[in-house]
Amino acid sequence: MSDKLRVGILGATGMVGQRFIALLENHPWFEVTTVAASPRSAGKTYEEAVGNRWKMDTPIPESVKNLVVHNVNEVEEVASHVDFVFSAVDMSKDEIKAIEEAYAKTETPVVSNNSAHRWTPDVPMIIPEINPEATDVIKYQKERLGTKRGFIAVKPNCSIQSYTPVLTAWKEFEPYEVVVTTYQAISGAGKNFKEWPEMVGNIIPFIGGEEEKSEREPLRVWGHVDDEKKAIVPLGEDTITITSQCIRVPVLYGHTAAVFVKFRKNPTKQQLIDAMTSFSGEPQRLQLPNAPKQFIQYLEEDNRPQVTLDVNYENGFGVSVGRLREDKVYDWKFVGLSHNTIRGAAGGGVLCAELLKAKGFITKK
Ligand SMILES: N[C@@H](CC=O)C(=O)O
Repeated sequence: MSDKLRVGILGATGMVGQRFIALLENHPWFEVTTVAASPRSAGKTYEEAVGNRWKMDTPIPESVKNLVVHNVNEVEEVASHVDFVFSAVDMSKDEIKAIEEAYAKTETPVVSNNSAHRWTPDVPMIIPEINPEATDVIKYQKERLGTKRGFIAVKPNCSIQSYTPVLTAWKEFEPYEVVVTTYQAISGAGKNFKEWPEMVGNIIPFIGGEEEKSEREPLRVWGHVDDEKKAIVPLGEDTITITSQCIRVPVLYGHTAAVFVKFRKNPTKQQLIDAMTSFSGEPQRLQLPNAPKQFIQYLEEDNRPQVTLDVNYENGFGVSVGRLREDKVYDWKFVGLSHNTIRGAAGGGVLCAELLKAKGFITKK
């Protein structure tokens, strides 16, 4: 019998579910043993259920294609086969909240890509390099849920990953006002060009709920665990304010962000570059399987980062930055790029689970 932890994928047939399955092929610690999706997919093999909607560059892993899909609503049954689950279910926010809690209450840790629990006060929202200590709130969540090993952890929205790590690396220079415009790939909406032909040669200046997430979620990532409140308290807007516009662009993978920043201190360009390129955290220290060796790269060429050249930097787990220059209204401006379905979605979830395993929160049942 394998020593690997048995993993279930909830919402296994969707784009993020597929990405989880592709990323976990040959994972040294985790093995996908159970796939679950909506009742209409239940009872089919995974290959039949996905049909011609498989969107990854690599084929469906042999170890997964013949797994019989479970009904995701049969919580006890699915949970009985796994040590923990990744959640990418596609339901209403209230349904997601309820089903993720139901899994946690079966003593099954849930690592979620969904936004439903991102503001639940005792649920950690983790970017492993930035706030690994957010796991300290899990004990309070378990107290509330009445569990011993079951809990929910989430990762933040894909849109914030191209600039939040950079602003974190610059913390010592005290950034306090940020204007960001994101240029978001269509895969962020779970679609490709065949499914969304209107996006060919087009731009849509609206992504529902995205600007609020882009402005608020970094503050929760930068928050702290308050032991009296048994909750994560977000950083206040008096420390840093972010305003954003989020735009859908005709790109398949890769969210780009154009960012303007004001600082309380007065960094030089070289100090900003050094702070970015030397920035690392627990994933690097613990040598987690998917930790990028260098989290943030700085590209000197004026025409970088480019989606086609740079989106797969560090296997899609790294952030590429370029065009750092002084600004006449703000202090500095730059362009950041990250892979929205790897670092920004399933990959961010896998790295989070690796951190949780390394810290002893996810174990064999
Ligand atoms: N909501 C985002 C996806 C991020 O998780 C998008 O639409 O691009």
